[in-house]
Amino acid sequence: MSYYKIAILPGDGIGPEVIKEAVLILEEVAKHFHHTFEMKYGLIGGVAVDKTGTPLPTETVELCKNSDAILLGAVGGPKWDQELSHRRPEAGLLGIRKTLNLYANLRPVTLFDALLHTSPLKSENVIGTDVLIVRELTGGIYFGTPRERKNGENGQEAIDTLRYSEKEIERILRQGFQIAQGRKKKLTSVDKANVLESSRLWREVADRLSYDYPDVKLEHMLVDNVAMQLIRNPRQFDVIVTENMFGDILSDEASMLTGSLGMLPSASLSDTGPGLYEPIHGSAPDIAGKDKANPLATILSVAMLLRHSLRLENEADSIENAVKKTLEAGYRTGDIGFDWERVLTTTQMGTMVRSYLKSPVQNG
Ligand SMILES: NC(=O)c1ccc[n+]([C@@H]2O[C@H](COP(=O)([O-])OP(=O)(O)OC[C@H]3O[C@@H](n4cnc5c(N)ncnc54)[C@H](O)[C@@H]3O)[C@@H](O)[C@H]2O)c1
Ligand SMILES: CC(C)[C@H](C(=O)O)[C@@H](O)C(=O)O
Ligand SMILES: [Mg+2]
Repeated sequence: MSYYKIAILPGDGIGPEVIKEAVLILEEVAKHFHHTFEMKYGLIGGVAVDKTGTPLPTETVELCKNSDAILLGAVGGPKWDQELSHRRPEAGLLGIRKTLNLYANLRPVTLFDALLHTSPLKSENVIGTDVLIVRELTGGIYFGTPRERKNGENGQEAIDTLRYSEKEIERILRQGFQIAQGRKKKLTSVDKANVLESSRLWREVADRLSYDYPDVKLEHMLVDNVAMQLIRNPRQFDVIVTENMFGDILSDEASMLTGSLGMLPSASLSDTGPGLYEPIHGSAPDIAGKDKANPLATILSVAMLLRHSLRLENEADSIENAVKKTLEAGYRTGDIGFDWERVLTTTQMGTMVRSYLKSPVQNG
């Protein structure tokens, strides 16, 4: 029996809906495997702006720092579109990533066999898709300064800055190499080195580091080509490592290989301190409040949390297995079930996954 502290940050839109199902899964795991998960809730995003005036209250940061892991839903929505940039919900998410130094964002793109025909691509092209996108999460154009508006000769000018230090590049690339060592030993480093100076530095560092990982085959690929290759032949990839914005865009694209954006979990990790786990999708304002969202990305994020932060491998496996069984039994939410006669609500999908969760005794 073990005791763990988990911070729960539901956020906005469908965030609270998918988090509710994920928390019920955690409670089920606690029961079956005899753990205690102390779950404390915190505010982040638009809901935090409304209640405290800031998207990342100090109490939330303290809660996260004092937890073993963090589970987050999603932030943002049209209600806050007119907010000043430091009061935008997204600033809360970027703030917690930066504050906790969560520079390594793992986004596994794994197609469940049961969803083979849900992917918009031809089955023979996507079958067996298993790619891990390693996205740099605390640098690049998201955080570079100067970042400002000013008056120029042709009206207002807006400036964003894409800046990377060698140290930032090296630490994320090392993550990529090490993760590849535990998989099929192929690392695709994605950049735009034909245009960007930051990408040229990125490529130099990757080449230098590759001598430390002789068992890993390193290849460089330009980001526009990767966007195309992911659709043409995703199985050529094992681990993809890339900078912040390329990783954001490529992971939404890659999610469709698995059938839906609602299927992709993520882990955001630092070298020390708690990891943060969240679906890669957003607050989905178009379906919020309708009990329609697919909770599987968040439920699979719980599995990542158990595996990476709490080192509970069997418990993580049991969740992934329950999701697999649920899909094999033909249960679908609307995003992965457009041809299905009966589509489940968010709540029903969560209930179904819980029913397939087995205790270690039952597994044995
Ligand atoms: N990590 C995050 O919190 C995060 C991520 C992305 C976007 N956002 C924010 O979310 C808001 C909406 O952004 P957007 O509409 O561009 O992206 P989105 O990811 O919220 O939604 C894109 C589309 O995918 C669908 N979708 C997303 N998740 C789904 C799920 N679990 N099940 C079924 N369908 C799902 C939505 O209905 C929508 O049609 C914005 O404020 C954005 O900044 C937050
Ligand atoms: C909401 C936004 C800031 C965020 C990002 O761009 O990192 C989201 O798109 C994501 O992928 O987690
Ligand atoms: Mg994104």
